[in-house]
Amino acid sequence: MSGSMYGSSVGTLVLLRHGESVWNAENLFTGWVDVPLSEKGEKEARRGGELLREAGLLPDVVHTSVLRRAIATANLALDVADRHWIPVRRDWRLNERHYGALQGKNKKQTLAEFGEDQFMQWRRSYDTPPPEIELGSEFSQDADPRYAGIDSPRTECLKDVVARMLPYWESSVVPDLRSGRTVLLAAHGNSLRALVKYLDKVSEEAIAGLNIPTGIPLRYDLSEQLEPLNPGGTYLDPEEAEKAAAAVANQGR
Ligand SMILES: O=C(O)[C@@H](CO)OP(=O)(O)O
Repeated sequence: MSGSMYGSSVGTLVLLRHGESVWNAENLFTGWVDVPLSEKGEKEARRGGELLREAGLLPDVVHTSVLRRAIATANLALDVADRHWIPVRRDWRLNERHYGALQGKNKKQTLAEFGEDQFMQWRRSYDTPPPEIELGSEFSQDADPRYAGIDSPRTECLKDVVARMLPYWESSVVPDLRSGRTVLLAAHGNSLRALVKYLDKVSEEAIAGLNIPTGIPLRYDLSEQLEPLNPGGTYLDPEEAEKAAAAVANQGR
């Protein structure tokens, strides 16, 4: 596994959840709806770039979803880290979980309407997807040209996200890591939970309690077998990450 200009060691993986979006701020289920960052989210993204720069963790390549909140976060962070020029790849397989018929709905109202058990099952159970979104409805992506040619889901549970994300991980991210690159992966709360579940071999029950904060880079050092040498990864701002993850867990309340 060597021969590249980057040498033979396995590279470093840096996960970055997009900064706060305008729908995070309004407490709405978002999924595949392509909403922009809020001002706070832009600030978080730039802070993410500062953390990368301060840690000397300079990405050689960036992978993002095809949603603007992840794309903008990567751009803002990389600009601050002076790495705006690195190669980029984008793929729908890194998208947020499709939230089905819940897309566009208020989390607090959904909790009040359906109760704690149903709400948490939709949000955090491993294999129960929300009801499917109606084709042609306001927050459906069925006519979106970026998904032409793919069998686009109408809802997803976390298990579905693991299944659609892993082929991209294997075919596109792993080769970058194998050639020794520092890889920035800018994505979403639930697509990153899917990847962390896979990397850290988190159980289906335990993954329900794992929340990823916005805008704080999470570094993974990987072995030759691509197993984490630092299980759970290392947040570049651990104190802030803990507070922010608790806030995500409490959404809807
Ligand atoms: O609305 C969403 O798409 C996600 C991420 O913001 O929400 P949750 O954390 O409730 O899964």
